[in-house]
Amino acid sequence: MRIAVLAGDGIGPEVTAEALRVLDALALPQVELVHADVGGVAYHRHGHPLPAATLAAARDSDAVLFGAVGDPTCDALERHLRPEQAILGLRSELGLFANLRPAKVFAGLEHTSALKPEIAGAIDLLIVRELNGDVYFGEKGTRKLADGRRQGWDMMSYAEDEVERIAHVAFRAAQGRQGRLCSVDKANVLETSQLWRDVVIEVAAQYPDVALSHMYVDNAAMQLVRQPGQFDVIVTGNLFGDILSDQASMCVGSIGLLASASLGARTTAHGTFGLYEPIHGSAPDIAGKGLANPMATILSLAMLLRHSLGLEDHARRVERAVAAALADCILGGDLGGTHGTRAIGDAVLERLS
Ligand SMILES: NC(=O)C1=CN([C@@H]2O[C@H](COP(=O)(O)OP(=O)(O)OC[C@H]3O[C@@H](n4cnc5c(N)ncnc54)[C@H](O)[C@@H]3O)[C@@H](O)[C@H]2O)C=CC1
Ligand SMILES: CC(C)CC(=O)C(=O)O
Ligand SMILES: [Mg+2]
Repeated sequence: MRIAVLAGDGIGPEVTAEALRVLDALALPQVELVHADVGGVAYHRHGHPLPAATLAAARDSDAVLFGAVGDPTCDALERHLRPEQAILGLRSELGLFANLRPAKVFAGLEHTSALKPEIAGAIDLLIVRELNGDVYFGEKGTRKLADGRRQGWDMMSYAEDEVERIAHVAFRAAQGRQGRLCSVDKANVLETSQLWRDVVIEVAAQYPDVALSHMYVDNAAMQLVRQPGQFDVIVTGNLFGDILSDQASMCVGSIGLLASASLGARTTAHGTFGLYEPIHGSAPDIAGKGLANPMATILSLAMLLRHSLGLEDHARRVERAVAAALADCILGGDLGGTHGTRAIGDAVLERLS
């Protein structure tokens, strides 16, 4: 089993290092690691944020463990050379269209949420975000209007097969959970969303055991704060899912806690090929200071063990260790605590057995 490790920029290498210490402690003899440059670091070393060798390393693996990309020194570059293009490129080149972002309050952490403890305590939801379409991948540009003003534009679109395949992922996920799926869109305004809604309703006919509801994204943002316990599985497009998942992280307690799996159709010997990353970015404001919370990346590793390597027992072991560390008040600065990146990694390692 081969894992491509793409640590990337900013806090990416710091949080990835802790996840790799956890992986090392699991002592899985069959796992081989391949490291490759991605993002700003790859641009500086190789002239491109997603070098061909990095893409090949990802392709030749069973799974990718990804840190984060984003480097302020690259802000002035043309868009196709910016570090963020690397993660978009990996997602599209590898056909990773389904992004799973679970959000659950850990026992004992209810008080660290931005919400009242009794509201936060009810959070146990999964955001299924479409990852290969929407405005992120539509045609875009900046043009001069007839009156001389500059106009930026990004095309929002979804083809019905793109909606169908993510809807199937979401319905199946709901079947394995509480059987409730909420499709989030903006169908009162957007054609793209109306098509999205129509297709989700068509797919629903194949899942009579799942209760489907629809919600406009502005209301969903509000409901996530008002009563997040009402959600089981949320399925939504790329842009809305990106925003709602950062919001959900604060309902849980911190963006340093939310993991993700990006999956497609390709299978491995023991599961599904996927890319696993924390939902946060490279956090330049705290990079290099040993302050980043590595738990989201460690939990992403657990998802990798589960979905791509078929190692459910090891995945649970890692998740239990993170939960135990949190229950023992091992909290990073993002959660109001004083533990740094390494100390959090140590605490998880101590609780692995
Ligand atoms: N998948 C990826 O690689 C992503 C990359 N980015 C990129 O990252 C760069 C920074 O973006 P931002 O908007 O600042 O988002 P960000 O997620 O990097 O940071 C937002 C805020 O959360 C904090 N934070 C993030 N992760 C944390 C952690 N593990 N522990 C403690 N605090 C944490 C940061 O310090 C910052 O104050 C940009 O270049 C952006 O494009 C942003 C999101 C995802
Ligand atoms: C470069 C961004 C699209 C990455 C991001 O914010 C995300 O996937 O959550
Ligand atoms: Mg995001």
